[in-house]
Amino acid sequence: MLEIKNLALAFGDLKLADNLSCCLEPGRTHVIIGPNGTGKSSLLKTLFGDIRPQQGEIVHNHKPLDYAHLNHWRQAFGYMPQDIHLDVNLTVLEVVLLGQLNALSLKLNDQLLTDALDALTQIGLVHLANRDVRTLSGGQRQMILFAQALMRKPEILMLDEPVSALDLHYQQVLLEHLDTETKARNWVSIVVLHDLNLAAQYADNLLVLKDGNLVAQGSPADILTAELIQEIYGVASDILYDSDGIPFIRSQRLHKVTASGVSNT
Ligand SMILES: Nc1ncnc2c1ncn2[C@@H]1O[C@H](COP(=O)(O)OP(=O)(O)OP(=O)(O)O)[C@@H](O)[C@H]1O
Repeated sequence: MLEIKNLALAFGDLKLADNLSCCLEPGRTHVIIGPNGTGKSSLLKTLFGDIRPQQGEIVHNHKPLDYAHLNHWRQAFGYMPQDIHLDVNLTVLEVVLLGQLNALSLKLNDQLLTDALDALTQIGLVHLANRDVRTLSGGQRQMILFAQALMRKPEILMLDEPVSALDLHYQQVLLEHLDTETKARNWVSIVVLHDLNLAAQYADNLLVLKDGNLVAQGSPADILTAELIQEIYGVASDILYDSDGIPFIRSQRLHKVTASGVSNT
């Protein structure tokens, strides 16, 4: 269990979280949504220990984050940040293996190689194993970094906009795999997404952030309403439901086109 207690976050005069508290249970995919610049990435960086909060505490399995022992804290994490820099002279397999790099030593053995190839196989990219990562497309790099995060076999997996460069097929491959592994291995998985429909499909627990604060939390079917979307994004939408009761959000155009021209709605 990962607990966030009374968190306050700020960059100088810019206040983000104010008094944010929540409990993120293992075995569930926790999806964070919210507008640009609202503090989603900053929250992940804070959980990882990159940003120190003004106030509050982060506790994993009853142990608080101790900044004097960050390396130890981070051993529980697989973290795929938003900014992807992969300008290194390494093969795909080597980059995936780096997921097991702890304390700057990597003792390569057959089991690690098998795990890395398995991770690539499971996401359908084993054919790229020997390619130089610099020659990959943006989406392929994103998938490889996902495989690297999986290699850590983390207790807490954090993915910041992991599908932003992916096509429809690989969006589903990544999130389906995440869902399966999260439940099978009892991970606390935390994913930032902008696509509300993907969030509705894959979130066991949806967290809605606005101005750094948690304004709603729960199952997508319970909390994703047209009113909430209007409040958070300033966009009108229609909510439909599929046969499983999962909401499907169709946003409306900001300016309606009518027979007599364009009107503001
Ligand atoms: N190191 C920093 N110093 C100062 N301000 C920062 C820093 N990092 C982020 N910010 C500001 O904090 C706010 C939140 O940024 P953050 O990246 O957490 O937002 P986000 O919700 O992840 O946004 P997006 O959806 O656009 O990726 C933004 O206004 C950003 O400009």
